[in-house]
Amino acid sequence: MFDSVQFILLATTTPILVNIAFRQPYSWLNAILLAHCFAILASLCAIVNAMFVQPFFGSLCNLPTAEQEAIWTRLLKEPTGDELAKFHAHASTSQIIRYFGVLNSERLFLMDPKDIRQVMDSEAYEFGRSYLICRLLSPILGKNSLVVSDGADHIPHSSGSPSPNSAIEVLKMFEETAFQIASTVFFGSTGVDDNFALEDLLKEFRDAFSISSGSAAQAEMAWETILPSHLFFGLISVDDIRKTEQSMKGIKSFCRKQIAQRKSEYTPASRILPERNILDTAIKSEQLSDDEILDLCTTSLATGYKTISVALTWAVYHLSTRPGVQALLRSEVRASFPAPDQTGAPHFTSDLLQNMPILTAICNETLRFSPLVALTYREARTDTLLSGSNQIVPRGTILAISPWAIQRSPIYWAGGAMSGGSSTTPHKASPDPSIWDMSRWLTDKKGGARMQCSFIPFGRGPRCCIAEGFARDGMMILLAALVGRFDFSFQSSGRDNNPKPEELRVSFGMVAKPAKLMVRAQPVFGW
Ligand code: HEM
Repeated sequence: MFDSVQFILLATTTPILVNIAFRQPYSWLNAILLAHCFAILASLCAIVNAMFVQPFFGSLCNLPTAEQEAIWTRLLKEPTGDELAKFHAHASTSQIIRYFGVLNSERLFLMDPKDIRQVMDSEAYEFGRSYLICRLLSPILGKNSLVVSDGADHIPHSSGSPSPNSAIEVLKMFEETAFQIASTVFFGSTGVDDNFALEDLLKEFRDAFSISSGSAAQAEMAWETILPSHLFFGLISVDDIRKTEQSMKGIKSFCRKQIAQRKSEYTPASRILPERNILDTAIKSEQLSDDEILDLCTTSLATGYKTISVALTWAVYHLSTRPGVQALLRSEVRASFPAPDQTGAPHFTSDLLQNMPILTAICNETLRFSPLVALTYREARTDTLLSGSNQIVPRGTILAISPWAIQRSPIYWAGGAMSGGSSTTPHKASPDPSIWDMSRWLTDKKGGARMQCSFIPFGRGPRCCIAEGFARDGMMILLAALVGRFDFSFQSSGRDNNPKPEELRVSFGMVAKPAKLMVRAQPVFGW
């Protein structure tokens, strides 16, 4: 929502500033005010251009355009993953669809596989990331499954169920486990001093990112594609921003203390010690400043715990309504992992994951059907010819790619009816891609993917997720630990315990997640 105070300020101060700025005699104050006037006018021009000029007179206005609601109902909204999937379903194979996001600004929704490969992969150098950070992080995130195993062993055993009969909000429970793992990956298992409760840090993160979900945050992200966020408008209310700033201060001061302490312990002799956490790796590299390490710290912790916990929540969401599949998984887990013992030795290890087809199929299907990153944007940095659709896109065009739409589409996946294409006959061999069905991965290792870019839950090309291996192992091990010990069932007020539509609502924020998932976790004994 617009912050009304900021809006009134802008509306009242602009004429005053213009008046003062042009008054004689000229002084430095006038110059500053004049600069402000230009900034405001430039912003207004950018808005008018994005809202009224580009959509109707721009060079892309001849492209097929998605049918959307009336402009005033979607002025501050970006379409969700579901809406993009609908645009996709109505289009034919080799097409680009034009649609409008926040403030009616123009976007091109890419659906042609060649275009997607070009933008995410072969010409992605235009959108490169910091290679130094990747080089530092990849050894840690690539093979640190022991840390995840430690985390899995923190999940309560059957005897100490979180709440055996009442429903629990699973995302909250999973966030705690995932946060424990993320903080171990960053600080090391002995890194965090004992007096500090990790729950406090997690609470700060939850407060800090509470504004990052929901449509306001999504609109804010999209808004920044038109205007720099520090300009006068803000879609998120001032109170929320203050709360976030307060929490970020707490997080940063904690991380700064950790960095200073670890640096003070660092001696040339420690260079030869093998490091197994991000903080030691960053310090040892001697290539990052304290501020860069701090950024790395907050990003790794936030991304680490948020993503894995949401991926697990999606898996439990799909399993809770499928008791048969859950039972199959439980048998596989119990047959593959040794029963937990009292020695405290890591019980879940990633080498055991290699031969678990049901677990692999469930995780793949969850990542296919419910990708966390439902929509990602790229911006054309130069006038570019998209080779698949043979379309020239001018510099500055925002290109949208939606794993949510692609991964449910019969154009990209066998099974279901191909809409818009020549064939309308369902492909019998594979299940319909518009429903969750893990069996597609049991009969075909590729799950029925028709193309190289059909399955992109971790992105693709140089900007893909740097933590894919770690996140996959984390998701698999934690899901195995959970389903081995608990039976999850959907807690619904609907008839026959069938979920009501509002209970299945998806929140499309920074990550797509079930809006609120309440499930019953019943301990299952005998393991
Ligand atoms: C199931 C879990 C995860 C999923 C589904 C996931 C998905 C993704 C996707 C799709 C992208 C690319 C976005 C784009 O193309 O615009 C991405 C980027 C990234 N991910 Fe993940 N991620 C997961 C877990 C993690 C974890 C645990 C970390 C770190 C500890 C992480 C760190 C990153 C970083 C740093 C990038 C940015 C890469 C860049 O733009 O240069 N991710 N992730």
